Amino acid sequence: MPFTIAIDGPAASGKGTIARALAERFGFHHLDTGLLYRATGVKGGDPIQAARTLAEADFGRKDLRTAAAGQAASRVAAIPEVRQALLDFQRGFALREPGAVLDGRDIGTVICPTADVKLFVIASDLVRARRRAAELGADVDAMLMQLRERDARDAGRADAPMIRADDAVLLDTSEMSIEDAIKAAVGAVEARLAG
Ligand SMILES: Nc1ncnc2c1ncn2[C@@H]1O[C@H](COP(=O)(O)OP(=O)(O)OP(=O)(O)O)[C@@H](O)[C@H]1O
Ligand SMILES: Nc1ccn([C@@H]2O[C@H](COP(=O)(O)O)[C@@H](O)[C@H]2O)c(=O)n1
Repeated sequence: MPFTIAIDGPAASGKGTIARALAERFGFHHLDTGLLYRATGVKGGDPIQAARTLAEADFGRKDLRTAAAGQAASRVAAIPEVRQALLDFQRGFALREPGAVLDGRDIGTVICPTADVKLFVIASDLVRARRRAAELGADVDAMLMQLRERDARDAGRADAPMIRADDAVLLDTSEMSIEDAIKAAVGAVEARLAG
């Protein structure tokens, strides 16, 4: 059986950074599931049709990491048919051998409820806004508003809301360096592998 790591949490909390590091460390595949929603959001037209017809070329766009793409993603992510259209691909990815790390909002609750390790990564709103603003060269206050708006939409939607799974390890990276956050995540995985 493949080993599955589910990483969820609010925007810019450090999920992707940790997910990439874990995948490299343990030789697992990595899927940034937010990219599926970003690609759907920026594709235009009917979002349900967009999600159903996502293709390689949709992931080559240069604007997928922008704040606008994040907002567009969170709007289409509230549509149940969009989520349904992206479900099988994510579940299939999670079955890849020898293991897979998926990061998003509903991985530990909906996509991989039986994941071997679940992490819920958080950081204070201001820390997240500062990190994302530095990354995108954007204004911190504007970023703070955008992240809060996106988090509220993601946590408040009826279908697969962003929520910590009961069995997820909470990792608050507000006061942690990237190295320390990765170390803590590696520790959680190694503990599971050992026992
Ligand atoms: N512990 C940390 N200390 C300082 N900076 C960090 C830390 N973790 C992540 N970062 C930085 O914060 C930014 C956001 O991190 P990352 O992209 O991993 O977040 P995310 O949760 O995957 O975001 P998204 O929800 O948009 O996918 C990046 O620029 C990253 O380098
Ligand atoms: N499993 C997921 C992953 C993402 N979303 C939505 O996509 C938006 C963008 O995600 P990022 O991780 O790239 O920031 C996010 O705000 C969610 O609305 C999702 O619903 N489920």
